[in-house]
Amino acid sequence: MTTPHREVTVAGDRPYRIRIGPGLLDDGDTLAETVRGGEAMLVSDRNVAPLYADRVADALRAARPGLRLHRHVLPAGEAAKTLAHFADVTHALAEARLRRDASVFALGGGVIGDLAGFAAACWMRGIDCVQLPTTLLAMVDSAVGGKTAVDLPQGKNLVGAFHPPCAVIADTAALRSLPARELRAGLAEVVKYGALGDADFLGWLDDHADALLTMDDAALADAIARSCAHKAAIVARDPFEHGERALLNFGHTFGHAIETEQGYDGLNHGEAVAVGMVLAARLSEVLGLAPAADTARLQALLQRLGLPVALPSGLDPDRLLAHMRLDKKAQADGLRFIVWDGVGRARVLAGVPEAAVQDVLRG
Ligand SMILES: NC(=O)c1ccc[n+]([C@@H]2O[C@H](COP(=O)([O-])OP(=O)(O)OC[C@H]3O[C@@H](n4cnc5c(N)ncnc54)[C@H](O)[C@@H]3O)[C@@H](O)[C@H]2O)c1
Ligand SMILES: O=C(O)C(=O)C[C@@H](O)[C@H](O)[C@H](O)COP(=O)(O)O
Ligand SMILES: [Zn+2]
Repeated sequence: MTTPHREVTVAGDRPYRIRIGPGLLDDGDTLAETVRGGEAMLVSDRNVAPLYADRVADALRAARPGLRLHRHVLPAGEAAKTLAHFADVTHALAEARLRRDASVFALGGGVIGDLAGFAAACWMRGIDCVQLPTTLLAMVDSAVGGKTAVDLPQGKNLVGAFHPPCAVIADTAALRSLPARELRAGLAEVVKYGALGDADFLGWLDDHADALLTMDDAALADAIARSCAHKAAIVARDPFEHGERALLNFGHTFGHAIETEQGYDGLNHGEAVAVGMVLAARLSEVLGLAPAADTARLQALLQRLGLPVALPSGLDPDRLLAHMRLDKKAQADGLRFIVWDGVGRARVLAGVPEAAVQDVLRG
């Protein structure tokens, strides 16, 4: 069975396809397309596995009779994206005695995608990984591009590797079971693509905000495909973030600092990025780069989408700044931020004075 779907290709040395459409988790031929060996490990979390793991397993076995499919289920949520759970997955791979031609299937949101992807990157120095994103955020962002990692108490994604997937298979019907808060979190990363490089897309999001919030199928499929096309183009040009790819970090220097300071138990990633994008726009204003009207427009759209736009109360600006000094974009010349010259015109700015960042954090 081949399900009708949209496709985006991520070009490069090892190109791969992103498939987007309803029913793909039941499409064994598509799921098995890149499987080379006779064994695989399905990694998922305690919310997602009961909903979808059996269906994926049945579809894979129907397409590949004899495939030895193992399963490892982790606790759900950002707090599980740790070195300890990464170690658990590697022990499960060892127990299953997976060889180099085996595949890891990462079934879940960005937490599972990042963690299982990192385990696939490290097991025997790298085995195949198929991303099966089940959150909007994972479909539009984390499953694509090959960044894998776990968090440390000291900072987000500090231990990780670039390990592009062999395929990304996004079953949009899985979004039906997604909690509303998680849908909104994914919309933050969708807005990011418009904010950083596509003013027309931001206008489209203004026009389709209600349709997206009510999960209109056509609007969601458009938003996912357009977001994936944006990310695929940037990743193809700069897979290892030597330059342009850093634009995908718009809002993340602030956002990651918030997540770290809250011990990965406060705002979720998309929410933190929403706040971070507004702060990045304010920073651009403080530096005299962009008009206040553009910050107001971004803020209004994020608020319409039900996302937070201000720092949660009680966070200490000095501690946030300390987290930012360990941001992966920081260099010997100091902090580097993704700023913008206005909607759709983001760029990397080095040597940003900490006093300007403090101004923004103190409101
Ligand atoms: N690698 C990248 O390029 C990249 C990009 C963006 C974000 N990220 C990372 O992604 C993570 C955030 O991902 P996320 O927002 O998907 O969070 P998540 O993986 O924690 O998923 C959110 C919640 O939704 C549940 N869930 C997932 N799919 C579901 C479904 N279909 N039905 C019901 N419940 C479901 C999960 O169990 C979890 O409780 C962060 O760690 C972030 O750093 C990575
Ligand atoms: O793919 C990228 O590049 C991104 O920056 C996408 C971000 O949305 C994502 O949150 C990523 O994990 C952040 O990367 P990091 O290098 O800042 O940890
Ligand atoms: Zn992100």
